[in-house]
Amino acid sequence: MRVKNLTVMGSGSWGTTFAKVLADANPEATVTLWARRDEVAEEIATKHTNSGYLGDLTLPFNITATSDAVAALNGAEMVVLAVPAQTLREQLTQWADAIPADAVIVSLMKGLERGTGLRMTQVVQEVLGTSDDKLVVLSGPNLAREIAREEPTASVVACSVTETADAVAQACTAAYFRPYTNRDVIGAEIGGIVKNIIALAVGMCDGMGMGDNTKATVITRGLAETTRLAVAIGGKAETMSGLAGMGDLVATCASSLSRNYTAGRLFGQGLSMDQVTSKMTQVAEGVKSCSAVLELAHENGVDMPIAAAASKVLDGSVPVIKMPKLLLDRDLKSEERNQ
Ligand SMILES: NC(=O)c1ccc[n+]([C@@H]2O[C@H](COP(=O)([O-])OP(=O)(O)OC[C@H]3O[C@@H](n4cnc5c(N)ncnc54)[C@H](O)[C@@H]3O)[C@@H](O)[C@H]2O)c1
Ligand SMILES: O=P(O)(O)OC[C@H](O)CO
Repeated sequence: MRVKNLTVMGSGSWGTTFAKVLADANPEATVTLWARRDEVAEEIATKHTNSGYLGDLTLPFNITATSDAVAALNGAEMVVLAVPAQTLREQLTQWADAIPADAVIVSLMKGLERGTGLRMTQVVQEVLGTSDDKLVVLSGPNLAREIAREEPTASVVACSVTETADAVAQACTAAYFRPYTNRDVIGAEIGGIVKNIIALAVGMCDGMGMGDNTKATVITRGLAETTRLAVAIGGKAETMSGLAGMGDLVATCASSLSRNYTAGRLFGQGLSMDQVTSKMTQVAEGVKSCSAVLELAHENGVDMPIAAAASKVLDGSVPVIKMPKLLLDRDLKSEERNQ
């Protein structure tokens, strides 16, 4: 995709880092970042840093920034969405008239809307009426700070229309960032949403002092329940073996850079929801998406015991110390056929 104007809505960790990827991939283009706060837009535009999220990292000079959403969206050929999932509908509703009708919309978000159980691309379709050929998900093992440091990373660009996926992949290929294409939008989104909840569960176990056997067990069985849900709602099992499934799950569950894993660790150390929330300055999507994921699973007859156990810790109905018992006191079953 030969693009001149790319816009990223959301100047947090991933929005800013992905703007850098786009700017490095398209040195002739202008990448405009929309920031909610004036001072963040001002800092990015004048000092080429976003110190609140990325320290003293210098951003490429073809990134500009504004807190005026209409100005940010003017003439955009590609609009990248990078705000917390539960805020997307409200934000999009405000931006709808300013988003160019022919723009490709790329979602970086990894959450499920509470109350509706909709994936982020479904929210985009409801609010903007975007057609499938213009709707893309980017998801994978993409811890923002590592990519900001230009450490080699791969990702998945998913769109039901191959040509669009190819074009977006082209537009975000940088020396340190390699996208693979996939037509499975549902699978890519579910992989990103559920791995946050599994990372919360792994963090809880780590926070209680458990070791690597426990971690490997929760990761592996977490992938099994993620796959069950993805397949039940139309995603592909193969996607769960790839970067947007296993890849993201492993990165998130293994990294202290992950906000979800970190939040889980704090719960595991016995902190309450209020105490964890007060310590988190960035979004940990799994905390809010967990109940919505369980509702979606229930509607589709899918068993998700790890997400269910994490949910009970999150809502305070079970003390974290009792979580392992919830997972182990279940009927024995076969590992075959992803049961
Ligand atoms: N950080 C990562 O490594 C990473 C990687 C891949 C995907 N993601 C996903 O990308 C999305 C954005 O994550 P992030 O890391 O940029 O989050 P963040 O918490 O670092 O930043 C969120 C941004 O959204 C803005 N925002 C806009 N409207 C808001 C509102 N109403 N309430 C709160 N904030 C609002 C914030 O000001 C901030 O700039 C999430 O869904 C996340 O799961 C993050
Ligand atoms: O920091 P987290 O937990 O939101 O995870 C970041 C990315 O999604 C990892 O791919």
